[in-house]
Amino acid sequence: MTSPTRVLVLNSGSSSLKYQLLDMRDSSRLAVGLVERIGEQTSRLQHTCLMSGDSREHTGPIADHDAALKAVAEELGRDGLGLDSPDLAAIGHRVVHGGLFFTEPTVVDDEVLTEIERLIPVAPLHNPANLTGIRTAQALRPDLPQVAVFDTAFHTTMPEAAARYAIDPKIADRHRIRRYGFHGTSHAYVSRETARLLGKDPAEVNVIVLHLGNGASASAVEKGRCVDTSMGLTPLEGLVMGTRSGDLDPAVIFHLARVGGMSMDEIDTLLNKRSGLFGLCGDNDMREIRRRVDEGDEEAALAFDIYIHRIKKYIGAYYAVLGTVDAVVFTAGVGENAAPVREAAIAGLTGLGLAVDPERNAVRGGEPRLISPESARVAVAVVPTDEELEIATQTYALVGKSN
Ligand SMILES: Nc1ncnc2c1ncn2[C@@H]1O[C@H](COP(=O)(O)OP(=O)(O)O)[C@@H](O)[C@H]1O
Ligand SMILES: CC(=O)OP(=O)(O)O
Ligand SMILES: [Mg+2]
Repeated sequence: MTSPTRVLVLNSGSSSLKYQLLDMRDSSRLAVGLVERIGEQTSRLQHTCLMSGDSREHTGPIADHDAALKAVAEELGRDGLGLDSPDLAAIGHRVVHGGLFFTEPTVVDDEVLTEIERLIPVAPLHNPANLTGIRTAQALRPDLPQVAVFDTAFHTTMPEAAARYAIDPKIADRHRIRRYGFHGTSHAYVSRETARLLGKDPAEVNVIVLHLGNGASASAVEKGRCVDTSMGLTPLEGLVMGTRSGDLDPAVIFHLARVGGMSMDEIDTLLNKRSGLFGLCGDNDMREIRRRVDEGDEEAALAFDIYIHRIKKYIGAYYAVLGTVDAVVFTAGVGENAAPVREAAIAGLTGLGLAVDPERNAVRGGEPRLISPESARVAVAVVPTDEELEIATQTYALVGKSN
């Protein structure tokens, strides 16, 4: 019998489940889909079978990630791609927080589950959903290897000077407080693809990666290794995000508690779910914000300016961390699609050798591309991320060895 070659990838967010089924013989996609607004009355499942070209959509309440995955399994089954298929080699799961414990993709066992569970307090929006995804997948296919691929893994190479906060190390160690960083699968994939775009080996280039999605983070990648990143103990630090504040003076929290009379839970919800672009202007979708800016909406314009100002600060900071930079690269939903964000973030940085060519920046498409002028000293690029492909590749590499 030939070995199974398919990998199902699950990327569970706090209220969504993205999935892809890939055939690893040629990394082709067989099915892709998304369940959104899990836990609400208006949940929506969008499923596309790329073999038949058939797309289906369902709306209606899906209570939790367990129900979401079961609905996905049913859709896959209707296309003859069900989880019971003997062609399935493994299921790869994105797990957001792996602490320092996990530096590589890992086959899930009870010990691994316990460790992911222990990290819930530092990834409260993400790890619980990731765990449910793994447990439901295990129940559906107990015989199949489940592989966890951690957002934090790529960042474990950071030097202590970047990873440590300036607090008493005894307290930090006792509570395992340090910069872990997230979106690592994306930063790894995108920095590697950027080197390829430049026609170089990853070990030859220094890259600043700006992952601008709903969650957003920047990283400094030196010769293929991460040396700094903007997210910290949790995915709250750093850039302005869809609903998260990113950097602020930690004393804001004391002030809100002591003077504002807010509880810790209220402050947590404020900073994680009601801040960022949404907190500033009531919208967290960059398309809507740009539409409002173009109509002269001042609130949206200020939110946009704050968002851009923070990105600029990180470009400058990571330029200094790296010393020399070969490329600044934009990725994820906003980075890949929002030309005005890229233009504004790079504007005024000619002193750093950075510029954007308006015509190149206006090009749309799914291919990695340069948006800097021909003569630029440092490349500016758009490189679409593909966390699912990277997770599938890492998963298959791990289980392929034992097949
Ligand atoms: N055409 C577009 N123009 C501007 N922003 C866009 C566009 N398409 C998507 N986005 C932005 O991308 C965000 C989602 O990014 P994505 O990387 O898919 O996020 P996540 O994986 O964190 O859910 C949306 O909230 C929206 O702000
Ligand atoms: C870690 C993180 O912020 O992930 P996401 O962007 O999927 O919310
Ligand atoms: Mg994402």
